[in-house]
Amino acid sequence: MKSLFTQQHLQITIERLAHQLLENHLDFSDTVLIGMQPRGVFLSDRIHQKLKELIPGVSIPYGMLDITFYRDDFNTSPELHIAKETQINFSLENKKVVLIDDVLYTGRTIRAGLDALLDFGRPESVELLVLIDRRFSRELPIQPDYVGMTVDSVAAQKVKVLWKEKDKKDEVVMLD
Ligand SMILES: O=P(O)(O)OC[C@H]1O[C@H](OP(=O)(O)OP(=O)(O)O)[C@H](O)[C@@H]1O
Ligand SMILES: O=c1cc[nH]c(=O)[nH]1
Repeated sequence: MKSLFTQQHLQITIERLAHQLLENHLDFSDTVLIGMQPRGVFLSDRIHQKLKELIPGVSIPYGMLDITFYRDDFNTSPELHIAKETQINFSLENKKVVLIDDVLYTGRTIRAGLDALLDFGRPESVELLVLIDRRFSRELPIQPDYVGMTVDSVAAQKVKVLWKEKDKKDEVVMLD
């Protein structure tokens, strides 16, 4: 197991990602944040909190999206997929959506996310923010707009993002 990100590095990177969002979205007047269940939500919580600190008084609509029923292997995978909660209490019609997940690998989770989002309206645009981009691993033409760290890896490896809230510490590790 190799450590890719310490807690301090993670914190600095999340701050950078929040600033990059601010640079592109300025007053966030038509922008909404959507965290991908289950593990992208830990990142989106942090980004949302950081933006609140950077632009106090501005309320950014924030939701969580579960893609279980939109997976392309939902009917074929032998694994049991347990759905988490989707909580989007606003319309996405004409909004600038920032979709947030911890790891981008094949792109299939985000493909499902794009499908699931449409139940909530037709966004003006959708951007993708990820903490880890495992490059050269894509099975679909999906690329991130904001990246914490790009990682070279082989299929046998797995990148795991650990979160204090769930895993008792903040760290990103590569499992061989
Ligand atoms: O780009 P992809 O190949 O879809 O992988 C990315 C997804 O994998 C992880 O989730 P999880 O471990 O729940 O998904 P998995 O079981 O499909 O790896 C991670 O939190 C991302 O959502
Ligand atoms: O490395 C990977 C691949 C898919 N999902 C993860 O969380 N990590």
